[in-house]
Amino acid sequence: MTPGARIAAAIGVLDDWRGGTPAERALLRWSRGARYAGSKDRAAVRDHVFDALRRWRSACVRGGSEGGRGAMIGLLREAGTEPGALMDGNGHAPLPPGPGEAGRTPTTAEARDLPDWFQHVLEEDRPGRLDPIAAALRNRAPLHLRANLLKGDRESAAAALAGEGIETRPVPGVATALEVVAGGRALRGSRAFADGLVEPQDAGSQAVAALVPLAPGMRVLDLCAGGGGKAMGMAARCPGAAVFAWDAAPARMTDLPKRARRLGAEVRVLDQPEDGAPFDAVLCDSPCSGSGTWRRDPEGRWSITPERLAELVRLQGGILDRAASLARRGGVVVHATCSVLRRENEGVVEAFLDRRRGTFERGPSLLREPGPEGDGFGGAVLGRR
Ligand SMILES: C[S@@+](CC[C@H](N)C(=O)[O-])C[C@H]1O[C@@H](n2cnc3c(N)ncnc32)[C@H](O)[C@@H]1O
Repeated sequence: MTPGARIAAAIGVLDDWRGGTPAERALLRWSRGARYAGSKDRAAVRDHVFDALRRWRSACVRGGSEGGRGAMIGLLREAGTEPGALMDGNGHAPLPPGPGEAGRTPTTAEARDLPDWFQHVLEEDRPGRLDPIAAALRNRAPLHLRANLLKGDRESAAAALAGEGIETRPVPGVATALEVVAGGRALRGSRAFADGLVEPQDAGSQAVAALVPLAPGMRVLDLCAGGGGKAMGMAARCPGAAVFAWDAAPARMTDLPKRARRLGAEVRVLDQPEDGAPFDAVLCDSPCSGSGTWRRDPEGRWSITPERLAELVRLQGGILDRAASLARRGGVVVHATCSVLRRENEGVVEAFLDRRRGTFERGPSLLREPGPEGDGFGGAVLGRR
């Protein structure tokens, strides 16, 4: 495909997304009908689509219309490329921008590429941090890996990857995290991956899971396990601990046993979390706005509403209460989200401690903003007295 044809394909996918189809499904739909597209074409169209979703608001303003075409024109303009150079109408390329597509410079609020109401929430929750967080969320996320301690260490994993042309560097402050700096597209086909030396996982996600205190003999529950990334990380960090997983949507854990086998990790999936209680530690990686990870999941910022955010905060409180009943005395409950908002992190913890009136106490906590060293995450350890 020519560069112009890739842009035309991205415009089609973006318009499908705008019509209500999730971006991944819209990409799949296009991809199924595009047998002529090679793997580089597919990757390029995907990159265009996700770049446009990260910058949708400002790109549409720059491109002079709200839609896939406006967004792609705007993205090219922001990158300093004259859109007509690629959108020249030749072959399968879109037509050049017309007189009605002059666009304009976005306002400061538009240029943050977040809904206005969310900008107010972020400013209220993290005074002074709106601009740096919004700026980070406009860019692509780095590709991070977790070195699997069951099969070696970070250095041996990096050396094995380098031998296959995948260059990495350690992520500061997170003992198991590597950032892929070159050759990332070869990862899934690499020997190092097949042998389970590494697992793709953001450094922020690794850091928040590392908050859970582990020791041999402990029983640990990942109560919102999803695909099981954090459960498998805990199993690797402390093979002598028994790690259990549960999720309200069991289908999300379908691939967990297969992934765990590749990594050599032992994680037991429970039918009900109460089946394995009491636990020494319960991790609640609760559903959240995802605001710390909107680089990876850029649709999230456009679909969240104030009502949904309030509902998530209530849900997080309910999950913590359930976790509290599953933890033994002297054990811990860990609240974690991939949100940067105070109301989804410290706010939920404070409300929980108020409800529990002296039966839980604060332990270590962290808050990470999205940046080169990982996605935004919040985590807090709560000790049961
Ligand atoms: C942020 S994701 C978890 C990601 C996962 N821990 C990982 O590291 O890949 C939140 C998960 O919580 C699950 N969930 C939603 N409501 C829940 C509830 N009431 N109790 C337990 N899990 C719930 C969702 O199905 C989702 O898989």
